[in-house]
Order: sequence, then structure tokens, then C-alpha cells
Amino acid sequence: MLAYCLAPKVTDMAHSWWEIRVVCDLNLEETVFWRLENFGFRGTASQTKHQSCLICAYLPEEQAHLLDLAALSILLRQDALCMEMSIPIVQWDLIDEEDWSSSWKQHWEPTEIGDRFWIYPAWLTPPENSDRLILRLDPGVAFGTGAHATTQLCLESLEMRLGILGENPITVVDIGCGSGILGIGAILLGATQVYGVDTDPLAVRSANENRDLNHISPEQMISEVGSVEELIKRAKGPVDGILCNILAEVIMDIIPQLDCLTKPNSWGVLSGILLEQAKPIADLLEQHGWIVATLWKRQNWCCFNIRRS
Ligand SMILES: C[S@@+](CC[C@H](N)C(=O)[O-])C[C@H]1O[C@@H](n2cnc3c(N)ncnc32)[C@H](O)[C@@H]1O
Repeated sequence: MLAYCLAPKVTDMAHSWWEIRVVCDLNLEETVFWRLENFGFRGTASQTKHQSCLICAYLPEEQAHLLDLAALSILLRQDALCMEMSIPIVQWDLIDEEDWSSSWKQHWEPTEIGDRFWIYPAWLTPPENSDRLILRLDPGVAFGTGAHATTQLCLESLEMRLGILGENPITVVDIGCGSGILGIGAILLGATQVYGVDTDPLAVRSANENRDLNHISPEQMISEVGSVEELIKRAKGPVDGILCNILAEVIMDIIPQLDCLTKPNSWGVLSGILLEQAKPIADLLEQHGWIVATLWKRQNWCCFNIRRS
């Protein structure tokens, strides 16, 4: 499966990129992602085969020297040793931006998600008549193509939540909006207003571009750089739904801050959580007045559907 796909854009400054490739045990995948993210890699893709996975990630050439990459490789090796897993194979190359973009486009195909969505790459012409909701995307450097299990679980949860809408307007916040895929999905399903935030300015740019691509007005979907504090300012009061697909460690920090955004019947979809991290998250949610309605699982990931009452 192709996952976590992000493409550098022609408008970015760099002309050459470091491509790093890590083949590792599937159970090391999360740690490798964490290391790469901390190092500054932005574009990350993974393919899973049986018990191992290939992770590719990208970084502008000028942001790392060979020695830095060698040091990163040693850290990955140490992680594997500490976790008693096989040593990952780490390789890197400098690649041309044009080569990258064209190979990226070859890899990514329209993807059906759940019963309602069809994720369509921006550079392909979508069919005119489709029973599905067509969500067009060019993720740029942001996370969120719909290929990753964590995103799929969120979109499927949204289908369930927003499938039968009443008369009332629905406001949703999207914490860690990435490409904007979840916010756009929420609007296609009938949400009236979406506020998105992401700590990565390039993700916010991508969310705004994808909003335009899907003919959603800038008033209906507002994306800003920041996190929960920015949402509290923007949303000016409690909201109906909270979407958050970030890693468990970040979600643990975010849960206590959600009180300001919730009303008695608010609901939430929390994803990006590994199965073994589910228990502490469930305990924390309970402490903060949330009920875990359902827990959905795909591969090693789980997604919490929560509600206030
Ligand atoms: C896994 S991606 C999710 C993207 C998209 N929402 C999806 O479901 O595919 C997580 C995003 O959260 C952002 N992020 C990480 N920590 C954050 C925080 N504390 N507040 C807001 N965004 C954050 C990252 O920059 C990244 O774009």
C-alpha cells in the first residue's frame, strides 16, 4: 500500500532533493516516521509488504549534509537495536525535482474511500457523473492524499457522523489539516463551516489551494497556521465536530485543550493512534468527559469516534 504521500512542488525553492529510503520491520515504521519528521523531512511515503515496509522521504538538498544523513542512519539503527528488531536498510540519493514530480504522479491513482468518497488527483479529469463525492487533491508538500489508513478511517467516520444531517448548521474543526482532505470531505458531506489549523505553513497553503480546487469558498473553509489556540480564537465558541489526525503524543497534549471547543453534544474523530497507544488515550478522554463511542482499526492504526454525552 502506498501511504503518507507528499510531493514537493515546482514553486518550492529547491531544485534538488534528498530522497531517503528506509526498509524496516513494520513495527519500526512509526519510529522511523518520527525520526524523519524530527530531522525535517517533509515528503514521506511508505509501502507495506508482509511484515516490512519501505519508507521514502524528501528534503531540500541545502537542508542536510551527507554527514547529517549518516548520523540519522545510525540513530535508526540504534532504534532498531533497542527495540530488538532487524536493522533497517537506509539509502539516500539526490534527485531532480522534475524526476520526483513525474514519478509521484505515476504512483497516485484515484482512490475510493468508504461508501461515499472518490479522491481524485488534481491533474486527472474526474468523471462527470459519479455516485460518489469527488474530492480533488494536490497535496503538495502536505500530508493527506487519502492513501494512509489514518486518513481513511477519519473519512469513513465522517461519513457515519455526517451521513444523516438535520436542519442545523454543522461547524467542524480540523486540527492538523495537512492537505485539507478532512475539512473538504466534511463540507462535501454537508458541514456548513470548517476551521482548520496546521503548524506547518506549507500544509495550510496546500489546504487553501485544495479548497479552491474543490470550489469551496474561503469563508466556508478557513485554514490558518497554528494549533488549538488559533482555533479557539477563530471558532469563537464551541463547535459540533472535532477532527484530529496527528500522532498519539500530540493528541495527548491536545485533549485537555479541547474543553473550550466542546458543547454538550459535540463529537470527535481522533486518528493517527497506534493500537498499543489506545489505552492511555482512552483513559485521558474519559478523564476529560469524553465517551469513546467506537474504536475502528486498520492495520496497526486505530481511530476513536468520541462524543461528549
Ligand atoms: C498525519 S497529518 C494529517 C493530515 C490530514 N488531516 C489527514 O488526515 O490526512 C498531521 C498534520 O498535523 C500537523 N501537526 C502536527 N502537530 C500539530 C499540532 N500540534 N497542531 C496542529 N497541527 C499539527 C502536521 O504538520 C501534519 O500536517
